[in-house]
Amino acid sequence: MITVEHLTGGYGKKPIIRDLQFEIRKGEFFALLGPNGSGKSTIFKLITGQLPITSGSILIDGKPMSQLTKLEKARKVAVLAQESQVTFDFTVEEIVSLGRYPHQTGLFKRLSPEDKQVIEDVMHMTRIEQFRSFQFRTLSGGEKQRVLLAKALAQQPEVLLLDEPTNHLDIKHTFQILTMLKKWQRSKDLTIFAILHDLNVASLYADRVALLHKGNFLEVGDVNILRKENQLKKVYEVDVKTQAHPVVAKPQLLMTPMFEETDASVALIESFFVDRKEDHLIVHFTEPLRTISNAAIGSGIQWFKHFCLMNQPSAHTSREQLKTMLEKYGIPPEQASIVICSGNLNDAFIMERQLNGVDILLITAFDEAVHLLLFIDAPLDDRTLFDFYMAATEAKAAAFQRAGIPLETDRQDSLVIAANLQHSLPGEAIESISRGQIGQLILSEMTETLLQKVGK
Ligand SMILES: Nc1ncnc2c1ncn2[C@@H]1O[C@H](COP(=O)(O)OP(=O)(O)OP(=O)(O)O)[C@@H](O)[C@H]1O
Repeated sequence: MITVEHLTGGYGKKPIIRDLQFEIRKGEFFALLGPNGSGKSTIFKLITGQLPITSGSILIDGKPMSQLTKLEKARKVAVLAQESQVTFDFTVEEIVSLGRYPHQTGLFKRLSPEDKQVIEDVMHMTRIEQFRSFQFRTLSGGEKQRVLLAKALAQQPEVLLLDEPTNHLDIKHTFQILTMLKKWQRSKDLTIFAILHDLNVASLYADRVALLHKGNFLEVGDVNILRKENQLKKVYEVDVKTQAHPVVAKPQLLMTPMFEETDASVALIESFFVDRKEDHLIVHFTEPLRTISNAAIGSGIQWFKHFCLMNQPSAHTSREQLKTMLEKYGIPPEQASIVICSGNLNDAFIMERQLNGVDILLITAFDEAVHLLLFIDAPLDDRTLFDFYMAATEAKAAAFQRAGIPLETDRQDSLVIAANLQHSLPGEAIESISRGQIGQLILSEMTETLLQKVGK
């Protein structure tokens, strides 16, 4: 649709953009990413004609953009630039109506019923109908942005060029506008080229992204190129961790701050207390622990400070009610993992052990199922947590066999494994605990616990 060939340009004699080549395909959402000063706006201005090209060409459907008349261009391409160029006192509706100009015919250009319908539609989609008679200049930055987007959409373009369209918008409007653009892209085969600053937003909405670094593309591809942490670190000069979005198959990025949260090393055994009653057993830690679990609330990989084993008052108690119960105990539910256990929690086993100098706290509770909580005083990475999770599962099954108790497979067992990343231990100490050793520890402790429980 748009082909950029050997594009060179900039502001003075020294070009900012040199010999750039890329293509924006028909109907795709193409996002231009890059840090401040990398040249995004310069590329945008060269494509939109705000800056003259030093050399190279920009073709639209194979035809040089420069050869299109203003009207031809306006029928094909709409632009939402950074700085709004609205200086007159227009109302919102008047501004949106200006978008229909390229489609109006005749000597006295009047809005046709179709024009009016389009104007209504785009005002509705951008949620600005309530401002229709307001003076544009009296609107907030985010409201102005939506009005200018409505004007661009009123043009019914084939291509939409957007320079930071979500600038000034809060999360609600960012997602609303991008979702709307995405729908428009799909239903009308609209081609979108947008400069975006937020990499996570780009990952969710763009089909392809280009990563700009010092005036050159480091890579152009689908959003999976955002999984390349080293490349992002080179471009943005921050430590980036990529992870999978929990709901859609897209990467999301997390920046690691370049300062330590706390520099004090906290030992697990000195930083917890247990609150135990018949209907609940809660282990509180002073610092959050990296946790992997299948707990009823707080499953997956998370950070938690409060680990709760709780009786469920009735089978109908909802998650929200459980959280309310926690709040009554003064525990913020978002910092707590909850395992449901219908047994008497005064009977739960709490054991402190050491493995190669590393403290371990083990809690086992029973109802028809087995609930195991394992706290390890070492800064384990996620892979090791997963390894230990497997070891614990296998050891639990072996313990049942040793204790001579048949293992029913449809029990709702829980397993929580949490590591203290605040405890700075020598590398050897961490590496010295192996998956096999964790398995052995659980096997022997659990066999004993099971034998005690069945009174052997
Ligand atoms: N009008 C100008 N005259 C001279 N140099 C300019 C001008 N505008 C931008 N530059 C320079 O061109 C380079 C690229 O700027 P550009 O605005 O394209 O970056 P950008 O990636 O859009 O940055 P940002 O994310 O901060 O908007 C920068 O070094 C900038 O200083």
